[in-house]
Amino acid sequence: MPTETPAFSTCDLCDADKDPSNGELRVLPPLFRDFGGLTRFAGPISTVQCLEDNSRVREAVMSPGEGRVLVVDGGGSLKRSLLGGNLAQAAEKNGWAGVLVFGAVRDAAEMRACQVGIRALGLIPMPTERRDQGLRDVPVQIAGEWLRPGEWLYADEDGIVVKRSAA
Ligand SMILES: O=C([O-])CC(=O)C(=O)O
Repeated sequence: MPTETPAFSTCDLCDADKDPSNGELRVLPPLFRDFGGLTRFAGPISTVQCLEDNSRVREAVMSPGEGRVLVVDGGGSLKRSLLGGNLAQAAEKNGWAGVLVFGAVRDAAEMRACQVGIRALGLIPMPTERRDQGLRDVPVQIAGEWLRPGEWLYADEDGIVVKRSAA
């Protein structure tokens, strides 16, 4: 479980690299809401790509997180929840720094009680039907920005920044 607030600021990271054309730093658009118990989190990225099926998300958060951030490309679908209170607890217990969901989540009160970062587009109470579909650790494109396994994600009160390597 991450116990220390990482020492970084997304504003400082952007101040240090104002030229987005070199691809070293990407800033996600301000689409994500904060649902976790930790607003600030950072770590190397591991990814899931899925559509309205959280089989791979469940597998990921049930396995050791080792301080990584799970980036879930749910295609932006808001019809089904890809993460809820149980999986948020698993993510906390297994040492994930955070989970970023390009899609919807549920169990707002339970997620808030978990010492893990959780960002998502919104809430929907309907769960997925798990059909064992989805991919693990592939490059994903979220809101026009590529995020690749092993790159670093930084989230704080001001936003979400991705860097090729640790700052
Ligand atoms: O199990 C699921 O599909 C998601 C969920 O509701 C939870 O994590 O509690």
